[in-house]
Amino acid sequence: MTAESRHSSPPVIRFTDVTLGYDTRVILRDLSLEVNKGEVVALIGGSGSGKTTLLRAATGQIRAQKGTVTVFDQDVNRMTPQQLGAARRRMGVLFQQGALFTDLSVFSNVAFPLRELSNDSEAVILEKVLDKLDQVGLKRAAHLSVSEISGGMARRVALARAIVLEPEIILFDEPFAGLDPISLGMTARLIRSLTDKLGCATVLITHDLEESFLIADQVYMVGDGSLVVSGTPDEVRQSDNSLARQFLKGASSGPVVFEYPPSDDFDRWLSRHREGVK
Ligand SMILES: Nc1ncnc2c1ncn2[C@@H]1O[C@H](COP(=O)(O)OP(=O)(O)OP(=O)(O)O)[C@@H](O)[C@H]1O
Repeated sequence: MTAESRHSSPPVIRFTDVTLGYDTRVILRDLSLEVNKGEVVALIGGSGSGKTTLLRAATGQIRAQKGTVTVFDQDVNRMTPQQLGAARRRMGVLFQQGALFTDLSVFSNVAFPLRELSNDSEAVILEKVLDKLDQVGLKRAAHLSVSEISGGMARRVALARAIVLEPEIILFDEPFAGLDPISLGMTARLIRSLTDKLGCATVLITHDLEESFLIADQVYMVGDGSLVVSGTPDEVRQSDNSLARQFLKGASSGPVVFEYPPSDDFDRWLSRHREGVK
């Protein structure tokens, strides 16, 4: 998508001179940012600098103490609970504690939003879930129970669940946490390609500058209670701001397999499941 077409419609998320905090405590002051359709925006900053707080303001979980937050061109502070609910259904959110249902299979976890919020038949759900699991390299882990997968795999399942409804905004809090270097790189590229494919607006909180700078259109860095630097990854990279420089670190790599391997168990599970949804 070109910059021109990207900005032909209003930003999907816009913060204008926003101050955020809890009760009387201010966490971030006078911050402005925007996220456009088709863009990946990386939010970076030290631990406790207010990144998750920003995401909470975008979902209407907390209200701005000052300034305006608009989502889908509507002022979050003025939305009725119904309007807020409707806006949230257009968002996919993957919070740090985006826990999976441990008593359900990988497949059922990803199918959950479709079963709750769509009228899709089980046959359609099967194909959609397998497609999303395939995109995170876990199609052949669909039959496993959550207790049988690693923490990093669980993150990828949670990612598949966050995108299964093909949302217009995707908010990721630390999507790379707990991933090995190969999975991390693939997840970053996946986030970019999903954003391009779905044409959605993506915001990701991350400490991993190397990977996020490869895929982000815009980077916002918060620290010391306000916005420190913003711009394209190159602009932020070239910033002489000491906080920004402190975050830059090298990427590592290792011979780690991303794709979950084929197995007879998976094949049997899939044919049983396909029979069941006919
Ligand atoms: N519900 C809450 N009530 C009061 N204070 C909170 C609440 N949630 C977060 N805070 C405080 O707000 C500040 C910012 O927290 P936030 O979770 O937004 O930081 P963060 O940048 O996402 O951190 P991290 O990278 O460690 O996840 C912290 O000092 C935290 O203690």
